[in-house]
Amino acid sequence: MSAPQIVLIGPMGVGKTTVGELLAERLGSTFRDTDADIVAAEGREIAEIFVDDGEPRFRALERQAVRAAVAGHPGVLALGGGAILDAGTRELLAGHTVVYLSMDVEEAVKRTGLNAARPLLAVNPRKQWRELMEARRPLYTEAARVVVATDGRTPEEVAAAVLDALELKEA
Ligand SMILES: Nc1ncnc2c1ncn2[C@@H]1O[C@H](COP(=O)(O)OP(=O)(O)O)[C@@H](O)[C@H]1O
Ligand SMILES: O=C(O)C1=C[C@@H](OP(=O)(O)O)[C@@H](O)[C@H](O)C1
Ligand SMILES: [Mg+2]
Repeated sequence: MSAPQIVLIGPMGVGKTTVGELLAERLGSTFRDTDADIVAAEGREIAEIFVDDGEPRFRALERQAVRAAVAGHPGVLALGGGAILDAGTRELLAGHTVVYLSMDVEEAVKRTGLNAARPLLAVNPRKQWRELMEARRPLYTEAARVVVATDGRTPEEVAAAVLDALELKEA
């Protein structure tokens, strides 16, 4: 059992899953995503868990998934965007190589603006994003060892910037 090489946090749509897969490939290691772990364990989609059981139950399942992954996954790990809202999950991240992938509000609106599948963002997305970023930014910053901005960068460029920031060499 060993700790993940990299744990990715940041808002939804910032690229944690996409960049995490690229990083695992470049490091010759494996990728794991706590959202996927939760879906596999529960046999239900994330949206279904939110609707049927509520957000507090989802955060508890997410805490269990993070606990298992930080203890047993030696590669690259991506968390869900709201994982850091839970104090217990934040404690589990202490001492790990946590990278905060950031984007500004305009980039978030641009990336998710045309996606009507997110009810949270359906009305006045810019205002919703601003509030979400203001609430979560201090938690992301506190939990992370380094911050990597993704604005105007391709996933490949973001992955390269993460490796640079952590002084990790490709396999
Ligand atoms: N750097 C980027 N620039 C533009 N689009 C991106 C970038 N990174 C990810 N995306 C796109 O944004 C969407 C969400 O990416 P994803 O990796 O699922 O984010 P997260 O896991 O952080 O929610 C995907 O469609 C992905 O292709
Ligand atoms: O920001 C959030 O609260 C959430 C982000 C999602 O993960 P991604 O950040 O990978 O989209 C997923 O965990 C769930 O829908 C809740
Ligand atoms: Mg994801």
